[in-house]
Amino acid sequence: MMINKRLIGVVDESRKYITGNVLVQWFSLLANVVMIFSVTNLLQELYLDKALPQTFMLVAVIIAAAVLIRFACTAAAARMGYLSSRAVKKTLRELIYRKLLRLGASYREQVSTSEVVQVSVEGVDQLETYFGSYLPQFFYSMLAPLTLFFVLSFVNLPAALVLLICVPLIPVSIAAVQTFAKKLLAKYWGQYTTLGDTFLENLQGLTTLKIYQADAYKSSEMNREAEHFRKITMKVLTMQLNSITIMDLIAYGGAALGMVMAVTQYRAGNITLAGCLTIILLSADFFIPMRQLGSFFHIAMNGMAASDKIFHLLDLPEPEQGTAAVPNRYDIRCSDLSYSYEEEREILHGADFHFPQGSFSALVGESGCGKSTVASILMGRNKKYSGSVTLGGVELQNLTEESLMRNVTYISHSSYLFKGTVRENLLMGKPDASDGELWQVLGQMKLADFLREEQGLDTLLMEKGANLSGGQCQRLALARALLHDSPVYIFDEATSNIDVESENHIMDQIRTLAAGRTVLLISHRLANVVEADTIYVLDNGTVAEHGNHEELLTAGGVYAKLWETQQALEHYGKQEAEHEKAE
Ligand SMILES: Nc1ncnc2c1ncn2[C@@H]1O[C@H](COP(=O)(O)OP(=O)(O)OP(=O)(O)O)[C@@H](O)[C@H]1O
Repeated sequence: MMINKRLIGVVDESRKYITGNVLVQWFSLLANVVMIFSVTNLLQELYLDKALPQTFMLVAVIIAAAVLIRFACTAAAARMGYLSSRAVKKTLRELIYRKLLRLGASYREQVSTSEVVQVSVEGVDQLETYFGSYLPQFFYSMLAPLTLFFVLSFVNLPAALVLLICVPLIPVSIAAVQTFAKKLLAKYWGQYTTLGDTFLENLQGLTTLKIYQADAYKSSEMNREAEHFRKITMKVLTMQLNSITIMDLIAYGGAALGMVMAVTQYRAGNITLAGCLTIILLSADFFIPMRQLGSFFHIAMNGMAASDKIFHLLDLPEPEQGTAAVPNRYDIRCSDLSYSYEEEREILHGADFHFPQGSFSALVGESGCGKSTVASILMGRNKKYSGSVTLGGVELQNLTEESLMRNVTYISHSSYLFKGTVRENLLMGKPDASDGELWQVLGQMKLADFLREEQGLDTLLMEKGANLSGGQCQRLALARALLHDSPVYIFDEATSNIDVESENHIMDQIRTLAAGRTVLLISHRLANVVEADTIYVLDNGTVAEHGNHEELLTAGGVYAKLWETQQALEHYGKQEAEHEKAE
């Protein structure tokens, strides 16, 4: 009945709150039973004209006490629900967080970021209600009818038995609905995520849609999907309403049967008037908890689906954690390096590289040949490679992630700048840097004058540095990288799509860095790698050739052809620009 033992085991702390919740609900029921017994007794005495003034007083006190107890129990049950939800959220989010840390930088080889976000935010929220409401109700809905049966069996066994036997009909009807509901809910979630994906994509690409005036088309496409979703939502609601009607029929039908039994037994002289009234007043209580459980049914189904997803994430195999630190040398060597994202398509096929310390190495090749894949492998993001990759002679897999991150700095074409001040962004590179050091790197990156005109180090940046130009963003990202001061730097298209001036500043810094460090520059623009000590040319996942610029031009191979094409294009661009100026 949708009870996941492993899940409950994982959130061990919630057990006590669930037990507490069930107990207080049970006390509330007992208070109700005592109150009804006293009231029905009073009614009987009144009927027989035997009621004493003291009895009135006593019953009034019992009613007041019962109401107070029930009030306190309801408040305590809500509190227990809250405490258990809190424990669930904290425990599960912590487990997911720790798991992600263990999966490390290469987590995307196994799970997508969107799934992680969905599971840890929405998935955990679903389980909050599962633990806070469904589970306590599940146990209480069994305890309540058994308690009432025990109490009423002293009043009249046959009536109590009829009531008890009718209760399981509710879960039976739920089980019958479940088989149908499962398929329907799977469809519903499918439509829901499809609509969500389309919505998000269209929202993100809204500017593009406006430019190409394709928003009307996308809007009608989304309307169609929304209509499908509306229809399936209505089906789910109908199913839920129908199942509620069935449960109500069973609950009230069962209670009515119990009442008929009570009256029949009274007429046959088998029970007293008080006994008959007690059964009538308590018969609905047999069914209410189970009926309530039925209305939590969808919470349980969502909870089960969410826990499956959470365990799928928690059960992902973890890459072996290295224990070695990078020794005091920082050359990188890749031998017979192969890698594939998907089984049937290998991207790198046995590539060999050597990027020595104190040298400027470059990796070039046509778009899609696998350059960024090499960088991702070196950064520990793609761990499932074959062959060997060593940093300072130690296999990458054997290094701790911390040591790798400390010693290698990666700068891509879209380095992330956070919302906050320039200072906060820079201090990520070196938390204990003084203002003097920060100004020094800003000066190196020719940003100091600009920032002095703004609010200096307190200049506020918007998300992704949206209030800076592309070139300024990239120069600030490089300033942060310089502060990190690591022995190895990897630049992956770090000068793509920025102005020539910024590109020149960045290239100057890269050349300076190469003096004592291991620097790898990945670039599709060959003009940037002319000065590199060694250029590796990647073609179809293998190293086609390597050497310095002159050597490669003389060899007349892939590099020479690429160079000629790019030179011709750049020449053409310049001529066009001059033409336009002249006109
Ligand atoms: N996450 C991924 N999943 C599946 N395939 C991928 C993934 N990332 C890259 N690829 C594939 O791997 C190949 C190499 O990609 P990579 O980004 O390494 O190329 P690149 O040489 O850096 O290209 P560019 O110069 O255009 O950035 C491409 O064909 C790409 O389709």
